[in-house]
Parts: sequence; structure tokens; C-alpha cells
Amino acid sequence: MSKLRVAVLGSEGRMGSEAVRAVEAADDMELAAALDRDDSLSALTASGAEVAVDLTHPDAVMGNLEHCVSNGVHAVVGTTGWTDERLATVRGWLEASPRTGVLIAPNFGIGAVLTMRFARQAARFFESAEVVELHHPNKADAPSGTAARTAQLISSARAEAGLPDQPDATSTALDGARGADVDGVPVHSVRLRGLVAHQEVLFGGEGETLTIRHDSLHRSSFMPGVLLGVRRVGSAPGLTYGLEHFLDLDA
Ligand SMILES: NC(=O)C1=CN([C@@H]2O[C@H](COP(=O)(O)OP(=O)(O)OC[C@H]3O[C@@H](n4cnc5c(N)ncnc54)[C@H](OP(=O)(O)O)[C@@H]3O)[C@@H](O)[C@H]2O)C=CC1
Ligand SMILES: O=C(O)C1=N[C@H](C(=O)O)C[C@H](O)C1
Repeated sequence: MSKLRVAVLGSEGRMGSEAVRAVEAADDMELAAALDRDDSLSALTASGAEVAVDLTHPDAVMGNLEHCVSNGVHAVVGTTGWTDERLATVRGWLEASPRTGVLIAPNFGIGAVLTMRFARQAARFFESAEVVELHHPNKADAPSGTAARTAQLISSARAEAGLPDQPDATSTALDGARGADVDGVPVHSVRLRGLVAHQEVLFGGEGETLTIRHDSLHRSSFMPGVLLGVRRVGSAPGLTYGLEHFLDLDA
């Protein structure tokens, strides 16, 4: 059986270098190209890659993805910075290339995917919810893509259940003290040397709290999800947002 030809964009970065190793170690894949900032995207198409893995920067990902989609190269995207507008733009590109698949995964870690799922399930049962994400200090964005997605899921579950806004009697505060407001859910970002990627989702109700915590202790934690995305994206044309769509979570 022929091996799946995979390109990694951002191949010299923390995640990209881990992804290069994971692809090289996978029996059913071969590394077609390893490209970083100074490489031309024409090298991607010239390499014959069937799937590109983007682990670059929010400022670079749209250009990379437009190139992939317009050349019929499937894409697995871990890079953050996604807004509704950006997602709509990608859907527009895909309309012109209907056989191409794009997976955008806010987090490839199975524990993080489950955290988001559990948070969505818990949201309607609690009056209060806040998200605390903790990462290494070299991270480019805040809040993390995972925390933003978690807050959106909590917010939409609260809205579907008809819950009112969260109680918060703060009448004076230093700027930032209550975190960023993501769809009505406060999100707090910690940047600390020694950390990799961590998140706590805090729920509170009368006389009780629930804390869901996930820790990625090494970037290898993301690689099974990256490889799953690479294997599945070619048979999922259009845009898939979230790795959970490639996992049978209800089994
Ligand atoms: N979905 C998930 O599970 C995960 C997602 N991430 C996300 O992945 C992204 C990368 O994270 P991380 O590896 O820590 O970041 P790094 O800064 O370590 O790596 C990014 C790499 O991409 C390079 N780069 C920048 N622009 C381009 C470009 N236009 N074309 C090709 N390469 C480029 C950078 O070069 P230079 O250094 O010169 O800028 C760097 O080598 C972030 O958005 C992060 O949030 C991270 C972990 C898990
Ligand atoms: O930059 C990181 O490190 C990570 N980025 C992703 C995010 O922003 O959610 C995933 C994970 O948290 C690690």
C-alpha cells in the first residue's frame, strides 16, 4: 500500500518539529516536505504532498491554507487564531475545491478534546463558569484557542438551556482582573516558564464547585491527534472544526 505523502509547515517550531518526527515514525506516511518561514509554498505543491499539517502562526495560517485548498492539498491545522470570519473565508475557498478536506483542531490532545466535551455537558447545571488556561511564555496568542473554544461551548450550552448571564457583582476592577470576556465566560491566561499547555474549567453552583483540569506535559501528547487528522482528512471533504468529529466519543 502506498504511503500518505505529508508536508509539515512550521517544521522548525516546537510543534512542527514534533510533527515531523511523528510523521517519519508512522508506517503509513512519508514526509514529503518540511517547510518553515523562509521556504516558498511552491515547494509544498512541488513535493506532491497529499496532506499539509500547519503548525505556524496565526498571521501565516490563512495564506498557507488558501494555497493548500486552491491546489487540492488536504490540510490539518493546529495553528490558532480562528474567528467566525476566518472560518467563513475557509468555507468559501472550499466551495471552489469541493473534494478538499480541511481539519482545524483547536487542540489535538485527547484529554483536551474530552475536557471541552465535559465542559459543554456540565455547563447547564451550574450558575457560574470560568476558564483558566496556563501555557509556556513563548506562546504567541492569548487566550489559547482551546480556552476560547471551551468558553464558546459553555456559552452556547448555557444559552440553549435558557440560563441567564452569570452573577458577577464586581463594581470596580483593575483592567484585566476579571479576565477576557469570551461570549460571557471569563477566560484567564497564565504564562509561566516550565509549563507546556494546561487548562482548568471551573463551575460553581449553590454549595459546590466542579473543576475539570487537563495537562499536556509534553508536545508528544498532541501527536496521536495530528496523525489521526492526517489519516482522516482526505475522506472528509469541506471544513471540519474540532478533532472530536474524527473520534467516536459516544462509543
Ligand atoms: N492544536 C493544537 O493541539 C496545538 C496548537 N498549537 C498551535 O500551533 C502553533 C505553533 O505553535 P508552536 O509550535 O508552539 O510555535 P513555534 O513558534 O515554536 O513554531 C512555529 C514555527 O512556524 C514558523 N513560521 C512562522 N511563519 C511561517 C510561515 N509563513 N510559513 C512556515 N513557517 C512559519 C516559525 O518560524 P519563526 O520562529 O521564524 O517565526 C516557527 O518555526 C500556534 O498557533 C499554537 O497555538 C500548539 C500546540 C498544540
Ligand atoms: O501554543 C500552544 O502551546 C498551544 N496552543 C493551542 C491553543 O492555543 O489552544 C493548543 C494547546 O493549548 C497548546
